[in-house]
Amino acid sequence: MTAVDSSRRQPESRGVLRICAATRSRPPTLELSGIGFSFGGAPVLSGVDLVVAQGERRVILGPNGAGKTTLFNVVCGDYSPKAGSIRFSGRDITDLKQHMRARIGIARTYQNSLLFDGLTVLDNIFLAIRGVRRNRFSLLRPRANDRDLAQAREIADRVRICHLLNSDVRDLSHGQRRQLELGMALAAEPKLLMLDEPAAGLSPGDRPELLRTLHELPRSLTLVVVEHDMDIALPIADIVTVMKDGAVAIERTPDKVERDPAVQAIYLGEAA
Ligand SMILES: Nc1ncnc2c1ncn2[C@@H]1O[C@H](COP(=O)(O)OP(=O)(O)OP(=O)(O)O)[C@@H](O)[C@H]1O
Repeated sequence: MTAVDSSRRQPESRGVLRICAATRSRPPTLELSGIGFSFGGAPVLSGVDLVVAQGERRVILGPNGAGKTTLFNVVCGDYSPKAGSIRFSGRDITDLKQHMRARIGIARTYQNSLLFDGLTVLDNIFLAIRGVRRNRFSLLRPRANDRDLAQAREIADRVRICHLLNSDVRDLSHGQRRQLELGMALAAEPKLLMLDEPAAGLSPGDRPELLRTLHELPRSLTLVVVEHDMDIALPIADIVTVMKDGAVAIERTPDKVERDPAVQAIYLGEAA
C-alpha cells in the first residue's frame, strides 16, 4: 500500500504500511484522495483516502450505510465526487465519464443481478465482450470460429460455468448467476475489478466455488471487494479497510481484523 498523504493518516494505518512492504513496492492502481460525496445536503463520504497497489486484493468492510457502495459508484463513475480526486494507473480520472473508465480498465459487479434474461450464458458473456470493443455495433451473427466467442468460452471456464454455456440465464441458480456476473466483468479484461458483495445470497455450497474462482484470478488484476461474509473476505484480502460514517476508519492485515476491538466497536456501533 502506498500513502497518499502520510501526515493525514490514522495511527492504525502505520502498522499496515510496515507489514505490507510487498504490495507497497508496486505502483498504485487506484488512488483516492479526499473523496467527498453527498446526496442532497446529506454527506455520505467525507475525506476518503485510499491507495490500492497493482495486483493487491483489498477488502472493504463496514456496517450498513457506511458508504461502501457509494464509494464504488464514485470510483466507477456512476456518481461524481463533490470533493477530492481519483487516479487510476497514475492518470487523473476524476472527471472521466463512466464508459471511458470501463474502457481504460475499470470493471465492477453490482449487489443486484444485471444479466440479459432470455439469452444464454454464452450470449451474455459474448455481448459483454463486444460491449467494450470499438466495433460493438456489428449486426453480423458471429461465426463459429469468432475470436470473441472463443474468449467467451474461456471466461465461462474461468468462472466455472462452462457446462452451462447454452442455458438460458433465467434457469440459472443464484450462485450461477453471480459467477456469470463475475465472468461478464472479466470480459472487459479489466486492470481493476470491483466486486460489490459477491457472496450475497449464496448458498453454503456456492461459497467455496466463489472463493476458488477469486483465488484463481490472475495476480496482475487489482481487486477491490466489498463483502460482509468474513469467510470469503478474509482469505482473499491482502489488506482490509474498515469504513465508518463515510470515512476510512481502520486499515489492517486480515489476520488482525476479526479480534480487533476497534473493528468490533465499529460493527457494534460504539465509538472506535
Ligand atoms: N440513492 C440514494 N439517495 C439517498 N441516499 C442514499 C442513496 N444511496 C445510498 N444512500 C445513503 O447513503 C448512505 C451510504 O449508503 P451505501 O449504500 O453506500 O452504504 P453501504 O456501506 O454500501 O451499505 P450496505 O452494506 O448496506 O450496502 C446510507 O445512509 C444510505 O441510506
